Amino acid sequence: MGRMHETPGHLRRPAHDTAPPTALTIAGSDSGGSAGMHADLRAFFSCGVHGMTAVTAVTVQNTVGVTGLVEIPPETVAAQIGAVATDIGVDAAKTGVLSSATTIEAVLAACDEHGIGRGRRTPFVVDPVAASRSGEPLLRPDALDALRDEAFPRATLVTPNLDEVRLLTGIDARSRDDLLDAAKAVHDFGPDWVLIKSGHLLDDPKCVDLLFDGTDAIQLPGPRYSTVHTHGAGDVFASAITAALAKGASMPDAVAAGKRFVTRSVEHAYPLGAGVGPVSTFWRVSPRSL
Ligand SMILES: Nc1ncnc2c1ncn2[C@@H]1O[C@H](COP(=O)(O)OP(=O)(O)O)[C@@H](O)[C@H]1O
Ligand SMILES: Cc1ncc(COP(=O)(O)O)c(N)n1
Repeated sequence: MGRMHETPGHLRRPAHDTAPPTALTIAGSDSGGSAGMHADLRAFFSCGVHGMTAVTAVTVQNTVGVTGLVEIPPETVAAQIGAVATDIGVDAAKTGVLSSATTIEAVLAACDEHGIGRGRRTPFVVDPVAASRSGEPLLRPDALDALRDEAFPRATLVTPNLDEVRLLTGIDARSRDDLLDAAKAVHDFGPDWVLIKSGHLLDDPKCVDLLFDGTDAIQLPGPRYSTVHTHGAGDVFASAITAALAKGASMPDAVAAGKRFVTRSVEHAYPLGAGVGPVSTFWRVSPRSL
């Protein structure tokens, strides 16, 4: 096998003969290209890591809504994780749509087998995606319990938005002052770190997210842009954090880098279709550079 990688003496050496860090997203696809694994891969690319996928579900989706979801067999999801972990290696992993308890069990078993998770070699970011921006549920009712009881205790970081906080804890956060109570309640489910996202506090003039490790809380201030085009914001945030973790950043540094990335992504969000457009994952690339 080694011979495949040898460069014959008469050819130029490629510019890169060392690999970039690698990140894996275990998530659903979005046919509209705005959210899910499509957004994750673009954010990984923009943040300079090699992105890989274990597809959990295929959604029929555009900027207006989600009209279909087909689950990938759990053993195929687990096999995708195994295929990339045993050959390529995973420096950090994240989850998106995990639509059933059976899928969650298969994902967690594969992660356990390959050293992905809290206290293991590979950091594991669990984004408990429950619904799309347009409101359609993206998981079965049993998946929420499995996320909370099985996935959260194995997570290095969990990243709920305020709707997900309400579903998971019953806490209805209405202002910045409520975020610490929300973070404490989610931390009790067992992850190392909790990041509460504040995008849904529409009356707040800023977007101040909160990172909590069970003892200390760190505020992550950012501006609030006046845009409806925030499809994929949470996915891009979790992916940018995962990319920074893949490069070896500490959790506070990774989350700060992710916040800077998602803020610029929202700043450059664009209208698309008749509904909610995506945040931009390529604001670092000038449209005139091609
Ligand atoms: N209008 C906005 N302007 C700037 N940042 C935003 C805006 N809306 C959301 N964000 C940021 O995007 C990230 C994702 O937040 P949120 O919308 O709460 O999550 P989700 O996409 O999972 O619903 C957070 O850092 C949040 O502060
Ligand atoms: C496949 C998939 N994964 C995740 C989301 C959540 O993203 P958003 O909350 O921005 O709709 C989505 N809509 N589709």
